[in-house]
Parts: sequence; C-alpha cells; structure tokens
Amino acid sequence: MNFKKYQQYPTIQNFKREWADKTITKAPIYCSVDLRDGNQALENPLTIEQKLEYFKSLVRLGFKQIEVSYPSASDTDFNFTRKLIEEDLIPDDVAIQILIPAKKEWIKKSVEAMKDVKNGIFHLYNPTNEFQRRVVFQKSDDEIVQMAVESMQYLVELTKDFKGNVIYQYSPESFSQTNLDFAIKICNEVINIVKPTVENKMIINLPNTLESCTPNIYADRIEYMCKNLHHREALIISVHPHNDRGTSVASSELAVLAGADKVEGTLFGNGERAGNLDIINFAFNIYSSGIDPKLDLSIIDEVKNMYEEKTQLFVHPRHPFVGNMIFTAFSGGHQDAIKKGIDFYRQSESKIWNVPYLPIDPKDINRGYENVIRVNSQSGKGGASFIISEFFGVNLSKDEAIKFGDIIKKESDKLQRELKKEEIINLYEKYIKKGI
Ligand SMILES: CC(=O)SCCNC(=O)CCNC(=O)[C@H](O)C(C)(C)COP(=O)(O)OP(=O)(O)OC[C@H]1O[C@@H](n2cnc3c(N)ncnc32)[C@H](O)[C@@H]1OP(=O)(O)O
Ligand SMILES: CC(C)C(=O)C(=O)O
Repeated sequence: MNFKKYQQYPTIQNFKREWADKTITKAPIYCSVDLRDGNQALENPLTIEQKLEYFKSLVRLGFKQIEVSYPSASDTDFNFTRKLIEEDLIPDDVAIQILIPAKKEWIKKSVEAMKDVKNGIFHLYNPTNEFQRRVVFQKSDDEIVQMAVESMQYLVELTKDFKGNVIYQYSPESFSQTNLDFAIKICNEVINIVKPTVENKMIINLPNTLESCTPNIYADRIEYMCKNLHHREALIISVHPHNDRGTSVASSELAVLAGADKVEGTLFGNGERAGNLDIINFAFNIYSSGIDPKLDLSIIDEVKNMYEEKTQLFVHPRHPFVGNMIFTAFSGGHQDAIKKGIDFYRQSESKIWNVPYLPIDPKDINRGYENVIRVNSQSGKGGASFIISEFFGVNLSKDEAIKFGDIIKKESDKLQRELKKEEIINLYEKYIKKGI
C-alpha cells in the first residue's frame, strides 16, 4: 500500500473563517438531482414512466427544485423533459432544472427541451480543474474561461424570449480540485454575462465533484467563494457534495454554515461512486434539531419503497433515520433505557423527545414502537418485559421480569438466534402466566 502516491489536500492560508461559530437555523433550498446525477449512476437508467413516478414522489416529499434530466444525453431525457412541460405535470411552485454541457449543439438541444417551461433552471457546467483543463480538454486557462463565458452568452441568447421564469445556474465542475482563485475568476466572468440582480438572482453551484478533503476545508472554500464572488447579494450559492470520503452530510452542513443557500443531493445518497449527498439524511438532521425540514419526511417509507423498486438499489437496514432496523435494539442496556424512556415520555406528556438511543420518535415516520425492542441473547429483562407489556398490556413485577429475562436469554443463547414474538409469548404463557 503505497500511500505516498496520494497528496494532502491544500488548505487556505491565513483564512479567518466565520462559519465555525455559526449554527444552522433554517432549512436551505433543496434540489433533488436523483433524475440526473442519480440516474447517470444506475446500471439501468430510468425509463420515462419510471422517471415520472419518481418525479411525483419528489414533489410529494416537497422538493421545489428538481433536476430532471441531461437533455442532450438521450432521447429518454429529452422526451421526459418535454412530457413534463407539454402535459403540464409540473406544479406551479416547482422549478425543473436541466444539466447542460458547454458546447453549442448541446446547449441548443437542451434549450429546445425546455421550450414553454414555466419555471426553469438552466444549469451550465464545464470542468475547471487544472488537470482536466490540460489533459482532458487540452486548453489554456483562458480558453476554459472563454468556453464558460461563450456558452453562457449563447444560453442567455437562446432563452431571452422565454415567457416563463428563467434562472441560470453555473457550475465550475470539479470545483473540489480547482484552484480557488481560478474558480472565482471563471464564476465572476460568467456572473458578468448573466448580470443577476437581487430580484433576479442566478445560482453559482460549487460541487464537491470528487470529495477529497475534510468537511472543514470544504466549508472554508465555500466561505472564501462567498466572500470573493462579485454581487454576492444577487447570487444563490449552491453546493453539490459527493460522498467519496463518506462525509458528504457533514460537508453539506458545514457548507451551509459557510454561506450556502441551496443544497443538491439525492434520496438515500444514490449517485456516482460512493454517491451524492443523502439529502434525506441531511433533512432528518435538521428535523431532529427542532427545525422545520421543509420536506414531508413522514412519507419516507413509501418513498423508500418507490426508490428501491425503481433504482434496484437497497437502503441499508442501519441507514440513518430510515433503515428498517434503525429503531431496533437487541442489547439489554439499550432496551432497558428505551423502555424507561418511552414510559417516561408517555407519562410525563413531555413535548420534547428525549428517549435514549432513539434519535427521533418512530411514530414521526409512521412506525410503531413494536419493533423497537427485539430479543436475543444480548437482551435482558427490560426487553422481555417491554414486549409483554406492549403486546399483553401486562406489566411484569420486578421478580417476574428477572425470572422471565433469564428464561428468554437462555432460550435464545441455546438456539443461537433471535426469538420470534410468538416464541416469547409462548414462554411467557408457559413460565410466567401459568406460573410453572
Ligand atoms: C460530474 C458530472 O456528473 S458531469 C455530468 C456527466 N454526465 C454525463 O456525462 C451523462 C450524459 N453524457 C452523455 O450522454 C455523453 O457523454 C455526451 C452526450 C454529453 C457526450 O457524448 P460524446 O460526444 O459521445 O462524448 P463522450 O461521452 O466521450 O464525452 C467526452 C466529450 O465530452 C466533452 N465534455 C465533457 N464535459 C463537457 C462539458 N461540460 N462541456 C463540454 N464538453 C464536455 C469532453 O471534452 C469530450 O469531448 P471530445 O469528444 O471532444 O474529446
Ligand atoms: C455537474 C456537476 C454539478 C456535478 O454533477 C458534479 O460536479 O458532481
């Protein structure tokens, strides 16, 4: 393992960061990129019908910005965009976003896909990091800037007669590997073309295309951009984190502290390589801090079923907030505290959730308490008595609980597996109820 072939990510020297003293106080603008970035990472990209069902779920969840396609990539993407517009399938308060590469013929095709859109975000991108510039595009810095500027000029020209609400978004793609001063230069040149105003803002999207630094460094870079871009007041700063280091949620949160107004991500983090930002995880973090997440997370299990069916990807049972086993405890110490915590919560009628080991109330996402405690040889008397009280409404005495906990543990250890609910009930009836 030759670690010397990798390099340390550069930091910004002498930067006086302010984000570290801030807290998140409201949900950012969310943009789902499932139907574009998520879609381009699937073994089988979605069909038009699948995209439509997915789109409807995103709308039901409450997304107001949805990147629906890369219209120059395929007929499916182009025709899906047309279908949404022509069949009037987009709610008035939802903007659809499309991704557009910086080449004339692809820009033209993309604009055609958006004809008559009521609310459209036209998202132009070109890679800006030095390596891609030199090796992939074989262009100079100035030529890369020129590519972005001329493409935005062309895009603005082609859309100038659009009757709907047109918003321009620009991404210096591979921002994560781009020299910061160059990123500022190219974004400022593009901003000068669009000439955004406070009433008519444009979006600058700063992707962590390949996540290679710790979240604090990404946050520094976002704050640095916010402080150095022209006309900050006329900009919506967006972030588009990927998850290569497994820290995209943290990167997004710190980026919001650093000034990001908009966050792009996908349901459960599907996306290229280790995925995009899991926007649901992000929203649940906001929710569980007592802030309105601005998404209807109560329907998440229904959305999860849709997602698994369409993508053929499966959400891990331990996935934060939404995994099937996320509210399940086997271990005795946890079960005891959960049981006492839930009892206390019910009795005290407290409005503040504070049950040990349960980050949120399972009822918030329409799950009951019945699967919170499951029993195996790691469980103790608290878990066994919880099950009896939940299913029988019988509260075991302390002596009964000790005896029953012991019986349950021995049985499970002997069988070397979890005990099913029916087995626990049978043991209860045999050894406790009938008093054998
Ligand atoms: C980080 C991201 O997620 S960026 C989005 C990536 N998504 C996708 O690529 C999905 C859709 N893409 C596609 O369907 C195809 O790649 C197309 C239609 C865009 C291009 O297809 P092709 O012409 O066959 O080229 P290919 O797929 O090999 O892509 C590489 C070409 O695109 C160019 N290119 C890559 N990104 C951009 C961009 N943002 N703007 C302009 N050109 C670009 C490359 O320089 C290369 O050009 P070359 O053929 O002149 O050397
Ligand atoms: C096009 C951009 C936003 C992108 O998908 C990325 O950089 O990951």
